[in-house]
Amino acid sequence: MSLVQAARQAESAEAFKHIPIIDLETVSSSDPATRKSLGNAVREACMNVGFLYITNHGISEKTIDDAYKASKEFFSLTLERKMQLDITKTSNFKGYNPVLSSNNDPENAGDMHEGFEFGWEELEVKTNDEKRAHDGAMAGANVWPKDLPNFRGAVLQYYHAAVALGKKLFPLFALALDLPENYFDDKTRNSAAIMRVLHYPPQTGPVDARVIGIGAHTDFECFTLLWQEPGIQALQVLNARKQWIDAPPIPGTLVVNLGDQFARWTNDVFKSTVHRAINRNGVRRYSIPLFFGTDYDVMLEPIPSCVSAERPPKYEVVTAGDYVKERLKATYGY
Ligand SMILES: O=C(O)CCC(=O)C(=O)O
Ligand SMILES: [Fe+2]
Repeated sequence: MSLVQAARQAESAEAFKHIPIIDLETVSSSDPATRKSLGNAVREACMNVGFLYITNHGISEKTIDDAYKASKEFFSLTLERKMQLDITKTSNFKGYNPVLSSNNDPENAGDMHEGFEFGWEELEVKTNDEKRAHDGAMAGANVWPKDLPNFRGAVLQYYHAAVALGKKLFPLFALALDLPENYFDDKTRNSAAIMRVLHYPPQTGPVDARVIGIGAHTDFECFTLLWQEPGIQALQVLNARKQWIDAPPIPGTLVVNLGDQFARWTNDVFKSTVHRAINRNGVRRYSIPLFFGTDYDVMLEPIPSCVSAERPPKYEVVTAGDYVKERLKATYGY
């Protein structure tokens, strides 16, 4: 079945109720047929749901735990200290955004979370950072808290582990699209990946429906790898019938969800699915998304097999960097 036919079938099918769990144990198998069958499972998830859980993802518990503890420590700093890293003082969307300063859903009045955002950087500290000049629209260095010695190392360690995992996923997405496994290699040379650590204060009592943890939105890049704090339900995914489906944290898994770059590239054969998070658990919640994009200079042109006479191109062609920058501007309002 062609990609376009498969997409049409998925679109007319019953709206999804469950998010599939995919075991990555065989992701690096030397047997092409084994990798292809994993690719097929990914294809189904990408066309039907746009969300999946992965097990055997290879990021160690220690790496996760260190990043989690470091982010908790960061958010426990005074607002004044965190505001020294105010994201709106940087030209490249790096740094801290306080509660209610971002807004992911234009219908809403602000997101009830605070976050800290950074991009690629080597683990070893460089005195003369080259400012990632090749990143065009998104060029520029990260900013770091000065007097929190373990924070940078812990979150960057997680970043590098997640990027290594993301690099293993791209060949699977290529297989899912009947493309050569190395199709994305020359489009993902510079790790255009943005990571955020997030803190959602609990919302109790009467809650303004226009102020929730993170308003309904799609992510901007190809896909997101999301770690959620165990034991706390907050994330929800919208299915085609406009029903919100819970996406609870499942021990040992990460969530993978597709974003707009893949939707644009595949002419919506891959779904960039709307999601939101609401923390009504009475306790704080932490999460760590890493948004994995293509290099910022890559044009988001539809893959030829995702276009046909009855499925003409849906999106204007733009560069990945310009697209992400526009969306970040809208979210952070600067
Ligand atoms: O915290 C979560 O579970 C979701 C975060 C999210 O959707 C985002 O940062 O784009
Ligand atoms: Fe998101």
